[in-house]
Amino acid sequence: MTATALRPALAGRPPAASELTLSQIMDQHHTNLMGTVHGGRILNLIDSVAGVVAARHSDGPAVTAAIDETAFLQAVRVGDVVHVRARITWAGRSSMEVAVTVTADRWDRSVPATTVATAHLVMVAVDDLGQPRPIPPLLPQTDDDRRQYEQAEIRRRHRLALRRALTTHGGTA
Ligand SMILES: CCCCCCCCCCCCCCCC(=O)SCCNC(=O)CCNC(=O)[C@H](O)C(C)(C)COP(=O)(O)OP(=O)(O)OC[C@H]1O[C@@H](n2cnc3c(N)ncnc32)[C@H](O)[C@@H]1OP(=O)(O)O
Repeated sequence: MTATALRPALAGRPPAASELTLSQIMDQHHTNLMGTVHGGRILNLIDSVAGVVAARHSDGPAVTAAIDETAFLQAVRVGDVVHVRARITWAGRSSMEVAVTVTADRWDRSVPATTVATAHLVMVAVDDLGQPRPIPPLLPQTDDDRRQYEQAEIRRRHRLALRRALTTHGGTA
């Protein structure tokens, strides 16, 4: 009998069990040369919150394998409060897709939040040696969960096909 066969199956979890929204006020330390908030700062928040959500789902550390489909939709300004919401949309053997939506409103006024960025990340749960480790399955609960799961499967097929194609053609620069 193999080690895998001996390992008990991990109990599935719904996306809602690990989802998280982190809010932060943007200040002058976050700006680029044009005076708006640096895209790298927003990406850093996206990556961190996705990492926390992946760790919650998988009960341990997870590393970023890919960040794709990132869109910066509107500039973020000093004094904006950004809300970074992350949710698992798909889980495989060791990898998870995390969808992140960033909205912003003002620190001193009650205005509706607008969406300023969106991203999808692939996070891989790793063991003490940095090797991929098994994770619980994702159990979509709502129609929206199921729709997101199906869309995530399409993105995964595309990612893996692109990776295979680029490897076949000698890899990327
Ligand atoms: C002020 C407030 C601030 C908040 C403050 C919070 C602080 C608290 C934050 C804590 C959260 C930090 C979160 C940051 C996390 C990093 O920044 S990590 C640093 C950057 N990332 C890295 O260094 C990763 C480097 N890469 C690697 O180590 C390896 O390539 C990996 C990712 C472990 C994969 O290893 P591998 O041997 O290639 O594994 P392989 O068996 O081929 O693939 C494993 C799985 O990954 C999938 N996969 C691998 N690569 C890809 C890819 N490119 N695309 C799609 N799928 C892939 C495979 O399909 C497979 O999926 P499953 O079928 O198992 O589900």
